[in-house]
Amino acid sequence: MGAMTDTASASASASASASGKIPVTVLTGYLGAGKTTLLNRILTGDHGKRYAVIVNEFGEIGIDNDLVVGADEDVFEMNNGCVCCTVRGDLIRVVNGLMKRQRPGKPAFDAIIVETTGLADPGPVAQTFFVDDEVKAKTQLDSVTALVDAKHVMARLDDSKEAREQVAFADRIILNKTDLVSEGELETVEARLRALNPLAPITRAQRANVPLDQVLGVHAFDLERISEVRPDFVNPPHGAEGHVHDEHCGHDHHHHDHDHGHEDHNHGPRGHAHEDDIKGIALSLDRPLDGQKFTAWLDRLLGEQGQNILRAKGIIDVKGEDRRLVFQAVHMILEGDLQKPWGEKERRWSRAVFIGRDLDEADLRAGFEACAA
Ligand SMILES: Nc1nc2c(ncn2[C@@H]2O[C@H](COP(=O)(O)OP(=O)(O)OP(=O)(O)O)[C@@H](O)[C@H]2O)c(=O)[nH]1
Repeated sequence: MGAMTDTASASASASASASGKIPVTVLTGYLGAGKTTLLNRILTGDHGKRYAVIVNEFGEIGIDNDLVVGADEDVFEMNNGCVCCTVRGDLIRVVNGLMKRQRPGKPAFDAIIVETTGLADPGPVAQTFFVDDEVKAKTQLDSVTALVDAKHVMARLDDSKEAREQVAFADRIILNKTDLVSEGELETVEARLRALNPLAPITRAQRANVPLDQVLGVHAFDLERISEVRPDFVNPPHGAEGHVHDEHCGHDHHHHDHDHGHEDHNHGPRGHAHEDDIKGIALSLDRPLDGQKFTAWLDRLLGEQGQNILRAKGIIDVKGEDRRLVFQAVHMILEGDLQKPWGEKERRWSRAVFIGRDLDEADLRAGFEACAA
């Protein structure tokens, strides 16, 4: 699942509680909803707090990690993550490792933020903070906050169980990307969100510009309420540590077997799929790409297949350009810009991930590679 970086950060209200336990905020939300945008906002805030951040990876090629501000140092990766099963064990290890770090006289961090993968049910991640004794003794789940993409969420609530679970499970909902829809649409979305989760306050946002004290240090995680939604929350039926098989997990494993076939339950770079028709395709190339060819290819691809492409992102080595080209897409909405220069000793390579339905991997790979300069 993730990468950890101990970047300094965040809001004044969010520090170790009176109990001495470190507060943990879990960020959830469907692919492309704005989780990383919020995380970067937190990490660049002016508050003098020190945050440990645990983020997802899409797969072995590690894009997300590079998109988090300040993630250059002290990065600790776990890429094998299917949140519904293996990750809980990994998360316990990471959190325990974090808790062993010290600043003089106090823990190394004021709080921990976990960004879950966009295809995840946040339940098992939240569970981690209640089932492992060591973790339970030292941390306190502060809130599960769901980011929602105002433009795309209605379709996702129709077709994705994970999207519904993320909303239903949240203590707070950030209705993001309000710039992309009308007031009327916003009201329709809010009514739908409230029907799924009547208790969580909904905050509208653009570029995740919520006041940080609405996200951090809010003491919002309500175990009693969550236990009503999911009675097995603190007492998983198959109890084995780090590997909870609840009714959801069993269901998902079935799909994984379908998707991965012979991968021996190893969720590799391609197959991190929780819904049987969704798959992630990771592409990479160690030669520079022609910037114009690449942009034209991406535009055409999103134009033709944007309906099926839930999410795409990548870091591209463009020939003749010292800076890396970073692109992001959610369906047909594409953003790209040239970001920091490649380091002198850094491996220069192009990486991209496409997550969607009915994607033709061979075709994508051929199109990508044809952009080589
Ligand atoms: N128009 C618009 N775009 C936004 C807003 N917030 C984020 N974005 C863009 O939406 C895309 C996805 O944002 P991220 O923050 O990477 O989303 P994410 O939830 O971390 O995505 P995954 O990690 O892939 O699940 C990026 O291109 C953002 O720049 C917003 O309020 N309005």
